[in-house]
Amino acid sequence: MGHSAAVWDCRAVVEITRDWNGIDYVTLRSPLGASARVSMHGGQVTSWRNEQGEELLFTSSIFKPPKAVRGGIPICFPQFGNCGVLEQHGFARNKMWAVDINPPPLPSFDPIGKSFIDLVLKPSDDDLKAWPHSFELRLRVSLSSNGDLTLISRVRNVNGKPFSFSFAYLTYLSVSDISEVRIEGLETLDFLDNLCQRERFTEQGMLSLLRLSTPNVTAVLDHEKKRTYVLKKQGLPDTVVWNPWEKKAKAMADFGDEEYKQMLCVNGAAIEKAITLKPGEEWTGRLELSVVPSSFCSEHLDLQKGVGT
Ligand SMILES: O=P(O)(O)OC[C@H]1O[C@@H](O)[C@H](O)[C@@H](O)[C@@H]1O
Repeated sequence: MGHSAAVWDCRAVVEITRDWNGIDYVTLRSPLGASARVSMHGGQVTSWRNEQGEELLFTSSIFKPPKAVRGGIPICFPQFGNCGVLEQHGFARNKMWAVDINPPPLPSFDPIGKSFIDLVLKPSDDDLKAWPHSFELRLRVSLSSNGDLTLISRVRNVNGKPFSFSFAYLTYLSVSDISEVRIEGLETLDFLDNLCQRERFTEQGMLSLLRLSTPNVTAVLDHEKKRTYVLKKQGLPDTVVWNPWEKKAKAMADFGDEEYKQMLCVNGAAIEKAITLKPGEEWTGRLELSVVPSSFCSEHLDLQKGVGT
């Protein structure tokens, strides 16, 4: 991987760059100037910009290496939160991933007009000591010509025995002011209060919530920016909504005291029921992010519809 290798596809471009930390990043560009950046550290999308160059994902101004940057889209695997023996949200987000030069075919993906990259994570000996299940975790990050961002993850069991896991895309959306934001599509669903004892509730209005069996489309309306994020998911039955709010923001070392106002995490996730794979089986989870002017919502959004191909 050189300083800046480029692969041209006439309309879209993929560049691989090494930063001052020695970490490789892949930048995807659309012909009209949208872009996305993926880090080998965690397979984490760290930037997604629209055609005007505006950043659509939140990242904290405080970076505490060797931890990955707080923000973007960290991947939680094979555990979500602290409900298991592993570190919080599993080890995948803290590992170095590799570019997958020759990934297995992904039949549901139409490559035309898209700029995309495949990454892969395979367990190290230490990972296998902590979680003794051989797996291959693949991630395809794709930027379409209209600037939509799609993440497709595949987990394959290359173990002799079945195993179970949880998964989440911890999606840090950048918002103008958290008090100006509304979420559509999650209003009347059961949730587990993820900060407390994970009991099942049917109330509304908290800020660390695991929503169960959510519709495949969620809309996040930013009134001040007059823009709406549309999140479409597949294979990810649950949604977590998270904002640390004032007190927790102050307690987090890699987060500014006031930064909670500029972010909202809305995660496509598979948490309540763990996914179980038999030897040789593969699971796919997909998240598609787009931005539309707020006037477009919500009557035009079909909140039951899933992702296309
Ligand atoms: O600080 P971390 O490990 O990156 O986790 C961020 C947050 O992720 C959220 O999804 C959880 O609901 C929170 O409880 C958690 O604090």
